[in-house]
Amino acid sequence: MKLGPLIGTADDAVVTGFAIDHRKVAPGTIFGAFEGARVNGEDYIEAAVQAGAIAVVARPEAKVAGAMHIADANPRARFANLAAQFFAPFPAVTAAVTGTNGKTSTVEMTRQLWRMAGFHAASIGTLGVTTADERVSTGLTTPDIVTFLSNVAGLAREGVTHVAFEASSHGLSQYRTEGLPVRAAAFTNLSRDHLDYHGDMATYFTAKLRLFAEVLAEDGTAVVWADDPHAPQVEDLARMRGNRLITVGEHGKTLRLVSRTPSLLGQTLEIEAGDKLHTVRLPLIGAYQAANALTAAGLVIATGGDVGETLANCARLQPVRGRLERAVIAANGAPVYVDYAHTPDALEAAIAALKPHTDGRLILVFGAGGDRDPGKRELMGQVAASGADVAIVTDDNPRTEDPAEIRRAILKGAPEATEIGDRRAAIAAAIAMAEPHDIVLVAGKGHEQGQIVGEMVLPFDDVAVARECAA
Ligand SMILES: CC(=O)N[C@H]1[C@@H](OP(=O)(O)OP(=O)(O)OC[C@H]2O[C@@H](n3ccc(=O)[nH]c3=O)[C@H](O)[C@@H]2O)O[C@H](CO)[C@@H](O)[C@@H]1O[C@H](C)C(=O)N[C@@H](C)C(=O)N[C@H](CCC(=O)O)C(=O)O
Ligand SMILES: Nc1ncnc2c1ncn2[C@@H]1O[C@H](COP(=O)(O)OP(=O)(O)OP(=O)(O)O)[C@@H](O)[C@H]1O
Ligand SMILES: N[C@H](CCC[C@H](N)C(=O)O)C(=O)O
Ligand SMILES: [Mg+2]
Repeated sequence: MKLGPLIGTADDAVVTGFAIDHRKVAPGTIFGAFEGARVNGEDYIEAAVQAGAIAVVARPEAKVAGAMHIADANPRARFANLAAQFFAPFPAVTAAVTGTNGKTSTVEMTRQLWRMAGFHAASIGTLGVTTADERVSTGLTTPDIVTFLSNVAGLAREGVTHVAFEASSHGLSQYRTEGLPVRAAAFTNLSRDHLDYHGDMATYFTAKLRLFAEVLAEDGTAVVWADDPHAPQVEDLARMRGNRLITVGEHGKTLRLVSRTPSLLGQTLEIEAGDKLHTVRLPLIGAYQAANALTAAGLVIATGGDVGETLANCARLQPVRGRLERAVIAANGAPVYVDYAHTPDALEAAIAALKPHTDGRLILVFGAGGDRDPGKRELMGQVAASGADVAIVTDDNPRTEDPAEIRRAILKGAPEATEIGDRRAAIAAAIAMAEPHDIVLVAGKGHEQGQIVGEMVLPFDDVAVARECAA
């Protein structure tokens, strides 16, 4: 591709690629120089040009010598648009999901439902890039813009026609998932998380709303979990912009959840759609999984799926890795569940999901991540204290923080809890104390494969450790 047509000039230099990290620049690259949270990418412009960058997308005030300066007050947005032209074509149908909790589950369920409808579908998010054949990890929920666009284009080349991706608030505020037309966008919920990055709830919500205000195609569909207190604001935005609107949940108008009855291994949902009442036997437990399944169904309907067929297919949804995953049943019969709850709201949802399934005690093992919003720690403690019968506070990716300090902050909200820093010892203790009718919930790490201590990632898998401890 030539540089000229890309930016509307006669320049016939050949563009070979895009990079936002100067270390990835090769001759012919367009370099995006952005001010970051840690460093200023503009400081690497000279090095990028030396490495062969032919153009630099940067703020007008940035200094660029030896390459074309593509100046824009919003260089991340401009870069995303140029890179998208370079990487296109993309799968015909793309859907994005934002919200504090439930993004991974919803994109994964959307992928499954599309597949059941006969499409070649993929999902991108915390679990990596998932297709019917494989799963490849990318490291972040929303990868950087170059990885994202090249992955999505690669999926199109493999024949994928439908892709659902997570749009995290970080990703949205850094324009990491832009440039391609988004046909449908879903909002799951909003509660406290990531205030270390966004500062306050209003800024955090605004970052998420950008998906509906700017990223969703003008003729696209907004899918909203209507039972969240923030739903009306998302709905108003969609109406204002003239987007089609699908609302789901007890307050939903498109898919109205009439009743939800837990069963031993799942739940039965009655859903009113138009003038029809559908009964869905969802093979997953917990109100939150029902919410995610309905939101996923909303996205599938938004992109052309038949209502009756899509709801019927929900009966065949497979569990999502690390989300209320039953890791093992201890020798005495107590089941051990692993869940990715790492916010106060998620912890509450995971506890609520399991409560109807035990007439014994709910024994909870949990912690909170280091280098993340410290304000959520005490709140998570409070949720544990009021929801669990026994709470054990342990470590969850302390990163560069002192793990004892993190536990102390959590214990402020749960003074009765037991403190066992070593995560394996904590899981072992929970399983050892479980009696036949109890349930053990190990929360916070879900599918994760490591414990991040300092800069090191020590191998750790909650499911594997639970199995070892139960053996
Ligand atoms: C706080 C945050 O989100 N940081 C992300 C962000 O960094 P940044 O733009 O602030 O970058 P920076 O490190 O200050 O550098 C600025 C610029 O200089 C460039 N640079 C930097 C160094 C150098 O030697 N050369 C160079 O060119 C960088 O490529 C960058 O463009 O952009 C980088 C590239 O896209 C990301 O790798 C990085 O994620 C860090 C590693 C991270 O941990 N992010 C987490 C918090 C995150 O984003 N999590 C969410 C999950 C949220 C959820 O679902 O709950 C996610 O979407 O994954
Ligand atoms: N709809 C929901 N409402 C409340 N809690 C939820 C919901 N969906 C998931 N959760 C909780 O959040 C945890 C993480 O779920 P999931 O991975 O789907 O969310 P996510 O938004 O992708 O999270 P992340 O921000 O880490 O990417 C689950 O294990 C569960 O405890
Ligand atoms: N996307 C989330 C994941 C948190 C998972 C939890 N195990 C932790 O490390 O805090 C984050 O990066 O904040
Ligand atoms: Mg996720």
